[in-house]
Amino acid sequence: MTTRVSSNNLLIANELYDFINQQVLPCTKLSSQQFWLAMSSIIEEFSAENQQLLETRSKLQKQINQWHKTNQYNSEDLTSYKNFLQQIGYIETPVEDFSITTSNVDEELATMAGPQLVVPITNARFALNAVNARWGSLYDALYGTDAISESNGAEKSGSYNPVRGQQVINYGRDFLDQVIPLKQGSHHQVIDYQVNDQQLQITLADKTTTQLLNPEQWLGYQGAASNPSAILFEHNNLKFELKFDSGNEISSRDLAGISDIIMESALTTIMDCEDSVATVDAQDKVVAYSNWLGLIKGELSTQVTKEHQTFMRKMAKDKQYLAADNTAFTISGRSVMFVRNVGHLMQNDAILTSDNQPVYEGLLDAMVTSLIGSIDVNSNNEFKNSKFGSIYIVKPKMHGSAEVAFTDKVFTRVEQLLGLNKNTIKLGIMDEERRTSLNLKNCINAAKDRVVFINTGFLDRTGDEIHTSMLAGVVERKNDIKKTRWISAYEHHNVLTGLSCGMSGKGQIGKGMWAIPDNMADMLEQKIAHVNAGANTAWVPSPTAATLHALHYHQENVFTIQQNIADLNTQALLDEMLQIPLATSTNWSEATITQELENNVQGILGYVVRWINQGIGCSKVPDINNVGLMEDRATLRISSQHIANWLHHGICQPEQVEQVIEKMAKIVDSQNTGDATYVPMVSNWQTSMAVKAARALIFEAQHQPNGYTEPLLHHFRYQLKHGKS
Ligand SMILES: CC(=O)SCCNC(=O)CCNC(=O)[C@H](O)C(C)(C)COP(=O)(O)OP(=O)(O)OC[C@H]1O[C@@H](n2cnc3c(N)ncnc32)[C@H](O)[C@@H]1OP(=O)(O)O
Ligand SMILES: O=CC(=O)O
Ligand SMILES: [Mg+2]
Repeated sequence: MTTRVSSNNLLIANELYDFINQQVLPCTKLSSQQFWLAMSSIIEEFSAENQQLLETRSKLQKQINQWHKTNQYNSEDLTSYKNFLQQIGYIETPVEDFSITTSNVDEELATMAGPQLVVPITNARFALNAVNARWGSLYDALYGTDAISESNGAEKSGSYNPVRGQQVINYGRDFLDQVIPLKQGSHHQVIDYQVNDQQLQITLADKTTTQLLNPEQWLGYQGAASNPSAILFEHNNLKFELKFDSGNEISSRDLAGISDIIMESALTTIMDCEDSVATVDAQDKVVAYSNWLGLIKGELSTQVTKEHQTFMRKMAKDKQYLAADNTAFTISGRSVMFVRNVGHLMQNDAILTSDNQPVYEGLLDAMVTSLIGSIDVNSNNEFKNSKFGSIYIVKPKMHGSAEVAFTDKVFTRVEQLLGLNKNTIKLGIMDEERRTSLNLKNCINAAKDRVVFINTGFLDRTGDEIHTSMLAGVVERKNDIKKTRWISAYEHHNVLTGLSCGMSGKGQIGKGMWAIPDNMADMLEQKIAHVNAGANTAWVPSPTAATLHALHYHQENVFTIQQNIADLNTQALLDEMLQIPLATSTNWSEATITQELENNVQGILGYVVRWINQGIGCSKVPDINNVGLMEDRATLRISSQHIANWLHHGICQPEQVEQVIEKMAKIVDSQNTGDATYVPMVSNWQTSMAVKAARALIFEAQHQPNGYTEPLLHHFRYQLKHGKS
């Protein structure tokens, strides 16, 4: 039973009330009385409109379903379909051309291009790693992943393998030749780097001395000039550091004594309160908010035990160097943080209204994450997040411009109530719902004074694509949907729209997640496409992936690419985006159908069982080919909607799906035997809340609002925790 405090017509769970009063408010200028009155005002002023927006979503979905029942969708002639979507307001009339006017944006978002890391905020160990992932070891990232092949004696053996090590060193030297070429010779031949007479002097094996071809790329050093412990360079506005740790096994084998190349990696990080976490009640919300508080104050720390060593992980300090003329300078040691709030859909009983209704969680997040963010705005501590006094909030899962306008209004009011200047809160818009993609220009316009990124969340977007057009016909197999026409049009349209709204140099045009966390070789090969497409950031699942993806921003200069994208005409892409990913042939063999179901069900069970039983919101789950995939609520949305589509159109039958669930539950249980806290499904079949949740997520998927997974996930996890929903 949650105990509650009554304040300003709200019933606030004690955990939340105490956390805000005792830990947050003392760091601000607000009193408890002021804050809870403000919270009450936000809930009072915006709940009805929030509700109304959700009703519009479901009304539009009903109209679309009805249209598909009475009309044949024709991909060759979209006229009547498009007219219908315009008539019901699903496609909006585009606003006049405009440019965004967002100001006070940190350079990491506006004028720099590099990886964006996403991390579940509830996991302090990961969150600390993420904020510190501004800098990452290239050598570790290459040595420890499949970025370098294990063939020809280069295996990752237990101890250091010098054959593999040499390949890492060679890779590093190739990188140096590419980004900081020498006037003469190659970095492969260098035996010494040192500072001499205010210059970086580089000596080759034949004892000739040389310099960088572009000496201004050398920024500074640490240690003694004649024997630096680190040297700092810059290329494409990204920095990296050569490290010289003497006595280290790597440096002792290296011609120039280099022990590592430390790359500027995750320029920005999204601390995620949304799809990668399981926060169903006040207790969970307080974990999320207190980590955000710790990160904003620079005080978060956690004990980590790794390889038989225990240490405290803390936030990295800024990095100090000496410039050529021996003046000291400092550069940031940490990623600039966004916090991703939840969308408009969910309610949470961390606070109840006077008539016992759980409040909209998005309103709660807006107030609390901004309140905590305001500590950064008003402070000048060494861990300051935004040098420009901005609070960066990502708002996911908005449908169309009215919902963005609503967010903008809420943020404006939050600013007033917290005593912040207008537009202090910057908005990252996830372009991840079909109604937002089709009306992206209007969406950006609705927040043009505060928008700071548009990001293609292609995973949610795929789920929405399937759900919205559920009745149009049978969709392609899950992996084949990635090859269909709408998705490339959507990705391209996002970049062009962002550029045409003047986002270049003012904010981020972002691309989606690399969802195969262990496949770094593939990522290195494929994710350059994001840079080539004109996106100045793209999501990565881990710090290691951030370091490797940073290489792409050295390979190409995104801002030059953006300038060279001349044709900003988005009109033709709108029709392409309306190409529903329907299967061209449904003549699949039984084996193919079974394989598709097994793959989807394995992903669903592998993710849901940890979510429901252990409260883990993001997991690496093997697919049926044993490739570990990042699963979160968005990937779950795709898998569940996909099965729902095939069930609805009779490609598979409920009994068949039930059999697949039983079969895959055994496999998922066996995959988790190494986890002592894992609760198996098969041996608890009748009672397992995870099994109930997974079955509901499949068989009730078609009727979930916009195909979202969080209502059912929350329902079953809450039941498990509290014995009721
Ligand atoms: C559609 C969307 O919304 S995408 C956005 C949501 N997705 C995310 O946020 C992805 C976050 N990523 C993760 O949670 C994890 O990387 C997973 C679950 C995908 C894979 O995890 P695993 O490979 O099993 O990681 P594992 O537990 O082995 O951890 C490996 C190390 O990497 C670190 N790490 C992994 N992911 C992250 C991350 N996102 N941020 C910071 N550190 C991370 C861990 O801290 C750990 O290092 P440590 O031992 O020094 O603490
Ligand atoms: O939030 C990201 C997505 O792909 O969905
Ligand atoms: Mg998403």
